[in-house]
Amino acid sequence: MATSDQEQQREQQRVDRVIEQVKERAQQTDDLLAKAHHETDVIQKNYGDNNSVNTFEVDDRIETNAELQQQKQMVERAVESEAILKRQVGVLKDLSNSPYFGRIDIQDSPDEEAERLYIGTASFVDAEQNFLVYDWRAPISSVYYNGTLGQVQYQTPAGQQTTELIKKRQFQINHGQIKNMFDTNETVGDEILQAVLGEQNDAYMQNIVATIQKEQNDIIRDTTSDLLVVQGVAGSGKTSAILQRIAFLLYHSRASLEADQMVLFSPNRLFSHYISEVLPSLGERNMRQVTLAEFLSARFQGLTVESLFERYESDRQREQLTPAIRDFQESADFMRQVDQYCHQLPADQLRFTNIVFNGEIFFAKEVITKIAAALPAAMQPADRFLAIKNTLIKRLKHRIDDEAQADWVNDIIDQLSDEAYHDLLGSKRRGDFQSLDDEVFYIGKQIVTKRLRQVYDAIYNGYFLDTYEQYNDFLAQVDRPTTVTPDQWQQRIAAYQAAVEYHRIALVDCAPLLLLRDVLTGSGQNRRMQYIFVDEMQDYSLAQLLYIKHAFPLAKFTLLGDSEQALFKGIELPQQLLERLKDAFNVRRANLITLNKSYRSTEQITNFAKALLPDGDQIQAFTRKGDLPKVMIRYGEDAALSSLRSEVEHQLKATNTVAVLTKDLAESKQVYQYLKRYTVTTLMADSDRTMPQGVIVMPIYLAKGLEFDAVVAYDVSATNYPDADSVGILYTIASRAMHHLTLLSIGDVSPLIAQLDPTLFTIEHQVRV
Ligand SMILES: Nc1ncnc2c1ncn2[C@@H]1O[C@H](COP(=O)(O)OP(=O)(O)OP(=O)(O)O)[C@@H](O)[C@H]1O
Repeated sequence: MATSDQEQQREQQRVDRVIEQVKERAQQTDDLLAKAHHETDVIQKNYGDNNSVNTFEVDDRIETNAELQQQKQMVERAVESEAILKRQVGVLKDLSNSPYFGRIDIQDSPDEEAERLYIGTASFVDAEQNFLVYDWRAPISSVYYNGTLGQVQYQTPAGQQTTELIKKRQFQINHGQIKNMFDTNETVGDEILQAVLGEQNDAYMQNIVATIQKEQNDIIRDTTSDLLVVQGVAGSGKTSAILQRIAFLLYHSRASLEADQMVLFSPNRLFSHYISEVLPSLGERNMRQVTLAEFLSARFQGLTVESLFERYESDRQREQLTPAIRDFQESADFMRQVDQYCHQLPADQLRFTNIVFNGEIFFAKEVITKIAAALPAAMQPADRFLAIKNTLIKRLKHRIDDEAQADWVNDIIDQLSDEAYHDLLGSKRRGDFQSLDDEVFYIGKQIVTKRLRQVYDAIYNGYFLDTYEQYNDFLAQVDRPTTVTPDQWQQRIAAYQAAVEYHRIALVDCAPLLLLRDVLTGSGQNRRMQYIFVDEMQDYSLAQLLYIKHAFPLAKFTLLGDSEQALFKGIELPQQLLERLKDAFNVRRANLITLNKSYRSTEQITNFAKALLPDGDQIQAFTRKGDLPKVMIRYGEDAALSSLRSEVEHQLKATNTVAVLTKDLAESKQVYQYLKRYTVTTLMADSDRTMPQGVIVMPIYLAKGLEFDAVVAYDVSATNYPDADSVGILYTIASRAMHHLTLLSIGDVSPLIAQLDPTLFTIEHQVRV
């Protein structure tokens, strides 16, 4: 409901007053920052000077070390306080542009006066401790997002509270001026959302705190679920919701949760960059981000891990695994079998390998097998492994003691300079020893220990277990489903062996192999992480998700995805998926939230995209008007490329970025080779972290999670998208577009488009001569 001019004037006066105070505070904080910066400089300089003191004399060095430690901590503290002030300056700067976006009037009881609360991206408290602005994450602010007028409840640390919501008002304030102002009973009325969405562009994702919708708010404020699954249609705000959720959790658990205790598994590196500004714009630090490929590669050092994209490309060339094998290896049952195998594995079947030093066997695998065999059979695998490690380290120490008096060691000692001798003494002093012999023995041990460091590392890191062979043994004895024939399985094992020979590993083997290694060696788990978020979860196998769960055993999980955008496999119903995940994750509190409204694209684009899907009816378009998608049919590649060029040039006049999306890399390269002759064009690669403006060309899997002002889908022909198997890809391409969508086909258009209601798009045929 529009408000009166007089009312708007009154609100504007309040905005002016608040901004004045915010600016004053910003000035004070700026001064504090300058002071803090100066202090950091002084401490750092001091630290630098001390760091270069002459540390030759041992006694001096010990003292200097303690002092340096203290100074290092001082530097760290100074840098941290400076960073906090910097963040405050940033927050105040944002508040001085737009101090708030909402107002609620509440009345706790009829005989009390109503309170008027203003809600913004951060709290602002004046010198008399009055809250001029409430943080959007404060308990009372949930009323703004959830409540309709009347009696409302909200959660506080002291329990549930009830109040009467009398008014809800929304503002759009820019550069200190109220642009729009509405009273509403809804979550956030369409008017403001319309305005916000119309202005959006694709350089960086923006925070959505001013316009969070009710279902999104449920995702953001869920603090109880161990497993929160969000199934949301393309553009429904899943990614936005996780980012605001992270900001919310940081606020909610300020004392016990740090940003780096949360990990977001993101679909690609471009995406990481695209979302990188959201949390800082809310005054928070970013969480950790990793792609699945990065996560796996870090755990398989020395091997090249097949990426999802490589697998997608090789699948396209029909080199794929038998579907039955893939289903089996990606299942929860396969992971369960790995776990069971590890727990039942007798010591004599552990695949040990020699520890080699300087080309010679240092500890033979037979010796290690004997050590293992001597341990109680009922020991847990991890305990057994630790016991073996400890025995080996003990034996290594004996070897060091024996070797410490060898001639080669004495020769080295004789030739040591004073400085090197002191270095070897470390924290010991000469008077600490009872005799010179003891001292020389000590120095001898230091020399041998250094020499044998590699052996120690090999033991410490558990390199004496050949996990690749062990996994091979596991594969040989696994209980296969009847859908996989013995021959097929033999071939699969052979393919695994051949890959390892060439230092490569297929994606299907990664999660089970890592689980096997972790369970047998008691390693690989990170207990510090509190929250894990997986975006685009439909591209993960259940086995991979289970491994991630194993790797972060104490974390709560938020999995977000859209089964319709499955590029790599068939579509699955959300409820089915939840049941499967709940079972596999074995959690007490699981929650499923579905988002059906799409905010990214114009109504015309969403209606077109949803019609592609067999069950797209549930998707609701947001009412933002635009042009109908345009289908262009050309005969022959030359005609298609030349039309692509004119289309791209035409689009560039109105928008900053035009993304040409193709089905695979080969097509992207071809388009790029052509377009770059006429216009500045960038071919995006898996390794790219930033996105330039202008024309960008990429295969669809690199555009996951991203959005563009204008999208041109290249070659949506019947040859490229022949049947229902390609629906997910076509839908994902179409749903990347915010304002304009063009689909170019070489020859007959895909039946997936041809069968659509013709009023959903315009069509432009090349006239055949
Ligand atoms: N409540 C909201 N207010 C304003 N903008 C919103 C809101 N929800 C979503 N959006 C906008 O809609 C677009 C799509 O959001 P987002 O990328 O989070 O969706 P998604 O569900 O992750 O999409 P996809 O699965 O297609 O990658 C973004 O530009 C986002 O800013």
